[in-house]
Amino acid sequence: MRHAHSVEKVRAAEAELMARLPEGALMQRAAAGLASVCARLLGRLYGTRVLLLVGGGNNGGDALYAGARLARRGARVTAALASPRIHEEGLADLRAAGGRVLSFALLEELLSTDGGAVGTFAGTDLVIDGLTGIGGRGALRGLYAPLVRDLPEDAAVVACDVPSGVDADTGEVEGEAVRADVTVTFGTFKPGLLIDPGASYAGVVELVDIGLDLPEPDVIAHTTADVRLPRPLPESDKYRRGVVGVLAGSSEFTGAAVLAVGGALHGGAGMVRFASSEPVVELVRGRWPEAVTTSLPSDAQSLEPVGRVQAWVVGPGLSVDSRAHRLVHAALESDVPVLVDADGLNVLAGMSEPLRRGLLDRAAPTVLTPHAGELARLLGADRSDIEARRLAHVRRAADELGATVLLKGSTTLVAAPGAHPVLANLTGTPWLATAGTGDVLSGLIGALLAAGLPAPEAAAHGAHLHGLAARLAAAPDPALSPAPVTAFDVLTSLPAALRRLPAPASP
Ligand SMILES: NC(=O)C1=CN([C@@H]2O[C@H](COP(=O)(O)OP(=O)(O)OC[C@H]3O[C@@H](n4cnc5c(N)ncnc54)[C@H](OP(=O)(O)O)[C@@H]3O)[C@@H](O)[C@H]2O)[C@@H](O)CC1
Ligand SMILES: Nc1ncnc2c1ncn2[C@@H]1O[C@H](COP(=O)(O)OP(=O)(O)O)[C@@H](O)[C@H]1O
Ligand SMILES: [K+]
Repeated sequence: MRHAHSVEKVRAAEAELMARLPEGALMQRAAAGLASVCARLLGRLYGTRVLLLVGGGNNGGDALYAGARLARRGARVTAALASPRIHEEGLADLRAAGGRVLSFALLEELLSTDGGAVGTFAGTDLVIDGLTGIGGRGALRGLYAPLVRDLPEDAAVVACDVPSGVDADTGEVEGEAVRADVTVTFGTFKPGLLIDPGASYAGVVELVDIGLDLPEPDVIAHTTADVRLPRPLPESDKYRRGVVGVLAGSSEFTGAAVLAVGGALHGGAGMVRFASSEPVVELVRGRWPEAVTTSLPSDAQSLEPVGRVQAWVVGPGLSVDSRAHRLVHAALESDVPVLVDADGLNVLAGMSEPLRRGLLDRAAPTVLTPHAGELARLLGADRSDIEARRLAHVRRAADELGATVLLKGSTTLVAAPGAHPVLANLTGTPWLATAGTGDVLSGLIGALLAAGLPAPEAAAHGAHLHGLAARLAAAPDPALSPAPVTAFDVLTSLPAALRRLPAPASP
């Protein structure tokens, strides 16, 4: 499990630890960890060319001390000083170790010439980015931005703590930021390393333990080993394993129903009940003879004919007409967990606020699974703002809507109302960005809700398996290149993803 803490919590833990340690000890721990990752990456240190990007804060200090350690082992280290104010002891240590220094004045002059610093930096094997860490705020200023633009293309880039230009708390990137191959982060992950756009700048993140004593995390990312799902027991029957009711599809959109039902079946539901209008039911029955189907007249007022379920999934391909409204109402008025997706969310977005609040004020859990566009409609917010500030928006949505909210996209986030850690999914892949994969996800999470998982876990574990299935479908052989996948490929790869989960403790 990866735990990420806000800058405020990291600073408090650092202050508490620093008070008990000799001066500079913490920075030495950080620099030693950073240098050892760099040495491992380089393999051979003697004669390799290392460029340090040094900012005016302690992040620059880490880079200087790490550079000094590499220089003492034979690397040719040059520090580019991007600020007139530099960590003095770190700079002295680098000089003492034989490192070269490109002063602020020289760098300023170099960056103002036509070719910039590109020629000077050519031949660099490794760049250590120590411009900004947890103290970075807003778009990179001064020499920082042009420096980042001029980095040598074929050098490996290791970011110190956080890629400069990425907001450690949120993953926001305003303007230029360092694209790292590896980020060496200290004490704990930072939320911005797990959430896009920041996460996509961080590369592989390596955690260096510096001995911090930390409180509850703000963001948690599960590894596959953390995903534990209920397994059928000898006394299980299809009802006890969980029955999912899927309310999906319309005359315009039939495929969504097929995919959502398939997601629920492959997600381990004991039984899937499906209800919709007759043509959709026919299609679903043809594709999934396992599903128990009910044809509902378009003016049906109740879900009673569908039978008992342990969770409802309502929305994929439902359209937003009066029938869709009735189905969303009926599901939310039930006493079992409900997942609302796609058009179900559009139905909610189209309601008056008091009506929506009343419907969502229920005793059983509710999971909403919007993408940024759907969330924008629900919150009356701007889509691009949601994409840029995913963490703030998913928290706000969970609190305002009083439901577990799974925000889809390049990093999927799950938030529950109240001050709980947000769950970030790391298995996602851009191959998932294809029509219909969201429908598979809603069926899958529905199955996990029906199996009795708490809503945030059902949503986060569903996203984890969904991403894993997409990866396996895109690249079944990791030695070969990935190929595009369809939603159906994701669906049929769910069993392979489930097989990757830890074996159950008891039969
Ligand atoms: N504390 C500890 O015990 C430990 C801390 N550790 C390390 O310290 C790091 C935190 O250090 P920090 O607090 O000095 O902040 P840091 O990230 O260097 O940034 C501040 C500098 O950046 C500048 N700056 C900011 N934004 C900017 C922008 N957009 N564009 C341009 N400049 C910008 C800002 O300039 P100013 O705003 O003052 O003009 C200032 O000069 C942490 O990430 C970890 O690496 C480890 O050694 C472990 C022990
Ligand atoms: N760039 C991306 N990287 C990773 N996953 C993505 C990306 N874009 C979309 N996804 C995932 O793909 C799925 C698309 O779902 P959705 O937008 O509901 O599509 P649809 O409605 O067509 O099924 C979601 O699980 C989402 O998280
Ligand atoms: K950095």
